[in-house]
Amino acid sequence: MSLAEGRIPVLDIGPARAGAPGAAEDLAARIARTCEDTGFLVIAGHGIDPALPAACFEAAARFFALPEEDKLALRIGEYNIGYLPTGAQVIRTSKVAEVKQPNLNESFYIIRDYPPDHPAILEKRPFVAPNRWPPHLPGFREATLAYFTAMEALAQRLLPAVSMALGMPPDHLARDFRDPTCTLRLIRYQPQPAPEAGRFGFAPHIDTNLLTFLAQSALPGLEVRTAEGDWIRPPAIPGTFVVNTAEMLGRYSNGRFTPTPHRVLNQNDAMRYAIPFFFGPDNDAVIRPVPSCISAENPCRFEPLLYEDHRRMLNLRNFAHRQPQPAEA
Ligand SMILES: O=C(O)CCC(=O)C(=O)O
Ligand SMILES: [Fe+2]
Repeated sequence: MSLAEGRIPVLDIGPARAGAPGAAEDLAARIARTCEDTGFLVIAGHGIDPALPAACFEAAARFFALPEEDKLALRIGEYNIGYLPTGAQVIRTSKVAEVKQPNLNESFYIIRDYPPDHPAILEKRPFVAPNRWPPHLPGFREATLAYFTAMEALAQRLLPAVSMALGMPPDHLARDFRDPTCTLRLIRYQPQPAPEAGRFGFAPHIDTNLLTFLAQSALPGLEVRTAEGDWIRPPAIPGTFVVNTAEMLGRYSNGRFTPTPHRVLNQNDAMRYAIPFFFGPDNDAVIRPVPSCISAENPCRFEPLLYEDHRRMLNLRNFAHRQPQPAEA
C-alpha cells in the first residue's frame, strides 16, 4: 500500500470555474492524463460549501442509527431507492475478483426527488419512483437533497472539461445529460479489523455511470487498483472530492478512459461512512464512442447502448432480492 502521489492528482478546478484564460484547456489536459491512468482524481477549488457534505454525513449517521425495523420499512423495491441492508448486494459483475460474499455495508439510495404528481411518476417511467424518506428524522430530507442538488450542479460544471478531455467541443456531452441519472448513496461500513479472504466492505468493482463524486470520508478504506495491480489510496485532503470515472466514460472514449477497479476495506475500529454521488447520462441517451476517439488504429469498439438498457441489466445482476434464486452463501 502506497500513497498515490501523482497517480491520483489533486486538481484545482477554481481557475476553470472562474473562466481564467487557458484554464479549461489545462484542466481538460490534466483530466485526460489521469483518465488514461488510474481514472481517479481529487478536486479542490470546487466551490461546494463544506457544510453541505458535513450535513449529509451527519444525516447518514442518524439514518443508520435507526432501529433495523425502521430501516427495513424503507427497503428497496423494484429500483434502487431506499434501504439496502447488509448482505443484500453481491458484486457478481466484478471483473477483478471472484466475489461470492455479500458486501459488509448497508446503504440508503436517494434519487431525484419528484413530487407525487410529476409526469415521470404518473407515467411510471422506468427507474423513476418516489424516494423512501424516513418519517421521523427531522432535517434528513433537506440535508440529503441540498447535497444532491449541489453535487449535480458540480457534475454539470465539470462536463465541458470532460468533453474537452475526450477531444470534443466543450458542449458535446451536454446532449446526453439534459435530465441526468443521479443517485446519492449513503453507506455505512461495519468495522472489519481482521481481513478475511473474499470479504470486503465493498468488493472490487467499477462504477457503471459516468463520473462518481466522493466527499472525503472521515476514515480511510477506499483503495484503487493501478494497472500494475497495486492497491493505492487517494490523497485524503479534507474538503476535497475524490472523483472517479465509470463505465460510460469508457464507452464514450472508445476504451481510452477505462474505469478503474476499486474496493473498500474498513479496517478501522469504527463504522465508516461514505456518501457517493453517481452522475450518469439520461435514461434515453444512446451512448456511442465519440469520433475523436475512433481511428484506423482504434476502430469503434462499442455498439450504441441505450442507458436504460444498461441499467436494466445491472439491476438484475447485483442485487440478491432480484435474483431468481437466493444469493449463494
Ligand atoms: O466508500 C467509498 O469510499 C467508495 C464507495 C464506492 O466505491 C461506490 O459506492 O461505488
Ligand atoms: Fe465505486
